[in-house]
Amino acid sequence: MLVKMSSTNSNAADKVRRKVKVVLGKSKGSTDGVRTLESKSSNVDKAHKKVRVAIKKSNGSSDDVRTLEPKEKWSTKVQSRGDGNDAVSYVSANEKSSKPHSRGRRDLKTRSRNEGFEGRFEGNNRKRKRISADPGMVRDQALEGHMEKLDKKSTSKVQKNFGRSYLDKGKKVFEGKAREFGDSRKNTSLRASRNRSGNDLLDKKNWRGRKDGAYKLNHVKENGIGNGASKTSDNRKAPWATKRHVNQRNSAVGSVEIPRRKKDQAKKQLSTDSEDKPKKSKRVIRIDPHDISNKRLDDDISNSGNSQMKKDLEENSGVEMSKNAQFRAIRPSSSILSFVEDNLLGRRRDIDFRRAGYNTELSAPLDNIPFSTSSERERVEVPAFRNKLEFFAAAKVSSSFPSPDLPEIAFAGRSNVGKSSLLNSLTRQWGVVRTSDKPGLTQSINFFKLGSKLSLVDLPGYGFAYAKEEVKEAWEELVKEYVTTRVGLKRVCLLVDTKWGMKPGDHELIDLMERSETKYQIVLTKTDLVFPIDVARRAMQIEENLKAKKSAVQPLMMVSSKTGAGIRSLRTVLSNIGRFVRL
Ligand SMILES: Nc1nc2c(ncn2[C@@H]2O[C@H](COP(=O)(O)OP(=O)(O)OP(=O)(O)O)[C@@H](O)[C@H]2O)c(=O)[nH]1
Ligand SMILES: [Mg+2]
Repeated sequence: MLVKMSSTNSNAADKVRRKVKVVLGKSKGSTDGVRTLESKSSNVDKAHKKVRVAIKKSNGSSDDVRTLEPKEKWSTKVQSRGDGNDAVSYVSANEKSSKPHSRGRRDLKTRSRNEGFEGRFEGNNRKRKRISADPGMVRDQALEGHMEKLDKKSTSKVQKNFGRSYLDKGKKVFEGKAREFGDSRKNTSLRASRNRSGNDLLDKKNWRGRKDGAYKLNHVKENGIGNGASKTSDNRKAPWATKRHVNQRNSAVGSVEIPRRKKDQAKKQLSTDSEDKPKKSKRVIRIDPHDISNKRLDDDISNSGNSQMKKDLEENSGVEMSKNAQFRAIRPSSSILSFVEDNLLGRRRDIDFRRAGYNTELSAPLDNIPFSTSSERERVEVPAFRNKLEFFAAAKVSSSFPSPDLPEIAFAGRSNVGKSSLLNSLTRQWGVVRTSDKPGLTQSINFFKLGSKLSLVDLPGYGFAYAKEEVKEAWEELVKEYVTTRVGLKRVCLLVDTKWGMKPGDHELIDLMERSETKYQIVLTKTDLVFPIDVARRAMQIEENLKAKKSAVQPLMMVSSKTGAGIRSLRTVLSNIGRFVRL
């Protein structure tokens, strides 16, 4: 705080006859600085401005009066005496500057303690320093020469306290000062402070502040953070104003809503940027013209125009269709489609079964409703299959075959196709025939009696199996011998996995049976694992292949031992064999 005082009474003051700039202040940290200063200036007024100006000489004599040389730098010290007369003393800067460590912060602190008001300068400067400080720049400058120590402390403090609230607080202090004293006084105070001995530090700080401001201004301009800094005319304000501006911008990014115009601009910018970048190639979904797997059953998939178009496409393209494409190009007949739908063949949801009135908690719920485990056999609609299923013979060689007393129905097919499972599900006697998910479990021809009128034969599978090659060959030879030579064999159910269709082993067996005139009927198994449309396609495909086969019995059957779909139909077909066979 600055007070202009005129000394009138004392001789020294008369001689000097000049306006004295007195710096009044208080130790840092005081909040009532203004009030205190006012009271002090009123004390001065009450004493009719009887101010004794004592110019201290280096020998400490207070009586000597020195003419104030304009060249000399002076600062003023006011001492409150308690009797209403404050003493204002002028202190030569030369004297102070002669003190050791006069430029150090510690020294300033000491002086602020010892000399009271002068501490205010130090405190104010520090505050201004804080306000204008940029952590990064302070850190850089901290490396410079003799300011290193000071800057290290300052940097750490600034870094700790750096933040918007801190800057706001600094701004308040700064503005408060400006309001209180006005710009002229402020400049005077700055001049006075510069004149003080040992206050090169302040100059340094101010210079540095200006330098920071200029640097920051350039930095902001270069980085395009904002134009606010460029409006600042006072360089000393620049760092503070810029910092505040930057701080506001930064905080705006995180919390404050960005104005719509700016948002739009940002969007435009983004869009132009994205134009420059190479565009991502769009994911192209190639649609197989022959693939109608996604079509529902009730779609007009047997549309002749559509199939004609596909045929033309195939002919024109001259490319042979893959087996998969050929399969997907199959148009099932309406009778097959309706059979599939009526028997709920194919992959279905439980909800579909429940809607149709089946109890999904039961095993093979589609076989018959409502079957309980205890009275399953009594409820089988075909009397032949109500009989108990009994194992009575196993053969690994043809010589071990039992005598053909009963008409036989054999179940042949590749390994793991579900032969043994089908036997169980047909008789609803789970566990009589052993099953496994490991291909090759059944390694011999197993004979089962179903009552006194029918015999069911479980054949070993062919194709892939967990067995030695020679063993597998032996099975295949045995099966071939059985189907071609067995007397009493009335029907071979050739099981084909719906998903995979017929394989070379199947065709080989068919050829054998054709030659031996053994009646065989194709049974598609595991229909629950494929979509209904694919069940129909597979049935259609196999029927087409077997059209020319004489020993093949129509119709082709479709079953699922798991859901029980198609089992009742197969039972009915097979029971007819026993009925019409004369033993
Ligand atoms: N999802 C489903 N799985 C089935 C069906 N039928 C059989 N399986 C399973 O297929 C696997 C093979 O069944 P098996 O009855 O042992 O097949 P297999 O033809 O007798 O096999 P081999 O005796 O090795 O020739 C087992 O894990 C059965 O649970 C069916 O209709 N649907
Ligand atoms: Mg088996």
